[in-house]
Amino acid sequence: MRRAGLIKPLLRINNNKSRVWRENYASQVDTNLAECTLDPKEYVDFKRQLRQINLPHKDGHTCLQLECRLCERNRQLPATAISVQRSPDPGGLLAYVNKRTGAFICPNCDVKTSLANALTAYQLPPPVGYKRQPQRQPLYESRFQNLIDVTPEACESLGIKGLKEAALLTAIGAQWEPQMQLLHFKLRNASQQVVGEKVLHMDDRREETFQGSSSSGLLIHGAGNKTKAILVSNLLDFIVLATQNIETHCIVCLPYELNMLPQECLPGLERFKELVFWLHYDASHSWDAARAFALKMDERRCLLIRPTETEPAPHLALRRRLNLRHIVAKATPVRHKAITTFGAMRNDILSELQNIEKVNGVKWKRFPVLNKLLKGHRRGELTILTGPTGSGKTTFMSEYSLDLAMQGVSTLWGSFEIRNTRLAATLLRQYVGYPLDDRLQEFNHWAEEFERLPLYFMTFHGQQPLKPVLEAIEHASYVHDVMHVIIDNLQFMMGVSTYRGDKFWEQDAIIAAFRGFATKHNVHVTLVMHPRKERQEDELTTSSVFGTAKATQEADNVLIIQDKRLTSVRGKKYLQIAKNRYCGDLGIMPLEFDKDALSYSTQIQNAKRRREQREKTESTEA
Ligand SMILES: Nc1ncnc2c1ncn2[C@@H]1O[C@H](COP(=O)(O)OP(=O)(O)OP(=O)(O)O)[C@@H](O)[C@H]1O
Ligand code: FES
Repeated sequence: MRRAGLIKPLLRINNNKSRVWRENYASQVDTNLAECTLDPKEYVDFKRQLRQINLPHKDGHTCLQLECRLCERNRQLPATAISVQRSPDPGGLLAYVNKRTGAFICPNCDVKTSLANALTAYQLPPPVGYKRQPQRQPLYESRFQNLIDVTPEACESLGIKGLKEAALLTAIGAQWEPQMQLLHFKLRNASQQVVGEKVLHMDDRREETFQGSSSSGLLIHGAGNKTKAILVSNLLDFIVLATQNIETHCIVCLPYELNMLPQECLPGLERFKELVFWLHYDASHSWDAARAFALKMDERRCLLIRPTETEPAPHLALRRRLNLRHIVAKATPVRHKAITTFGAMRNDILSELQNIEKVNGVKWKRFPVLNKLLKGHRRGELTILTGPTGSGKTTFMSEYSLDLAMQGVSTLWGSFEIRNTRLAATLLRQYVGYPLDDRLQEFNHWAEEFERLPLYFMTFHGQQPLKPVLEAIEHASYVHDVMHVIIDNLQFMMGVSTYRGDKFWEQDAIIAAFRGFATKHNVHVTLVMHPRKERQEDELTTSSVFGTAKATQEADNVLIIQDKRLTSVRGKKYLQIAKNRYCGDLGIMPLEFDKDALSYSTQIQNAKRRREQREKTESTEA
């Protein structure tokens, strides 16, 4: 059942080949699975159906595991390959149902579809007209054709202390591309199919990941019977640990660093009872990544090595001759018990003090005054932005969020007032820095670049009940690792008054729900809100926010656009930081507006003036 308000990712996976393949060979199932939230009833019906056909299945950490019946392959297996029907573990070629989203993932044929569609394959007798297709291996063709064994020179150029033997790199699955000077690793899914590749460029240590459409690949080193794993975020740390021969743990390299963890990867991690996060927090937006990923992987099996001077990332620990096994042994649970002690939090606190810049959050590049006052943009907080009607709330929030998204903060917009196309056009113009309507030849170039930003848009518009909105946000934060959600604006989203009480009571309930969401999912929620009807000459204050005081009480930050241009000759427009729970600094940021770039950023405006000055001198010299 398709639900309104589905997330329409601007990002598309341009891999026509696998999509064409999937349409040919899994035509009974809708392989273009639209992002939708799981209907718990569908999941219950599905499990009831499995019991009715007496099909063994296993409730895993994040997925239900069962024999795949989407195609003929399981039927082609000799009876012995499929375990006796009553055994607790499913046998044969396994498929996985994600318990949060209901995505049905078959790694054997690299297919993903919705639960409702997969159910058809488990009904006895199969519905009239339903036929299974012969399945063939998904082809992932590597884009690197000249791969050879790692050479001693390549091993040397890695510069890892004590790693002299190139054979060790080959033993962990590395290959060498001599022309492009890069180390190459295959990414495999839960059934060991090669579905992608990850490379390390030796010149600048840059990493790139290439995947087919399912993005289910992981890089895992270690025996298949190990039930513990250390998760690292980059290839250098993977190589350091995989060549240490740590007997107790497999070593797993995440496919997209700390930017995101596709749900399709989770089946590949199902076999581990313990996951130790030993991450390298190289970008400020990734500080909370371990907690976000642990929420996705079932926190109960997750341990964390908090980065401190004595417990840095693996490649740094090796360089400082620290004992890697001791560091792994000191990993602590991600989730604190209900009651905790200072001793249990001690390492957290030390780690935060030694990484205070990252704990402060992501800095804006366009608004240095905001960094001075708010210190940065942090996950798990609730921000309210208000200001007079037409004062530029949406325009400002658009540039504020674009600045963060350009630094890797995965952002979900809920634009209930203006259409997504108009919002995206504003974002694109702020990204480019000038209007494209008279430079249409440049559009494709900028659109290609813009599309790579982690920006997602809810397809809700106008007034909406809270429940489907929260469901869509929860789904996006799970599937797309969203870190920042913007609701613009709250009054527009409300409106469907399901209560006969006054609107303020309803608004308080909605704000409490967003407050709870921000805290529970560690996502920054920004609510754009209208002010109460006030006289124009009065300065807005935190009590000007529409509704009761609950909004500003619950909020961590309150930002107010003050527009004095309308009430006095020398009046200015500025953003007031009226509340700042994190570090308390209050103050104002002048808002000079550049109509061309739709930008409030003095940085952008100064750069534009310099560019125009340069073009002017060049044209006079010419
Ligand atoms: N400082 C400014 N000077 C001139 N025009 C501006 C300024 N800020 C925004 N605008 C323009 O004013 C229009 C309204 O801006 P915007 O929609 O961001 O205001 P808003 O506060 O979100 O409005 P609403 O209260 O209806 O949500 C836009 O076309 C925007 O480009
Ligand atoms: S689709 Fe699952 S085994 Fe082929």
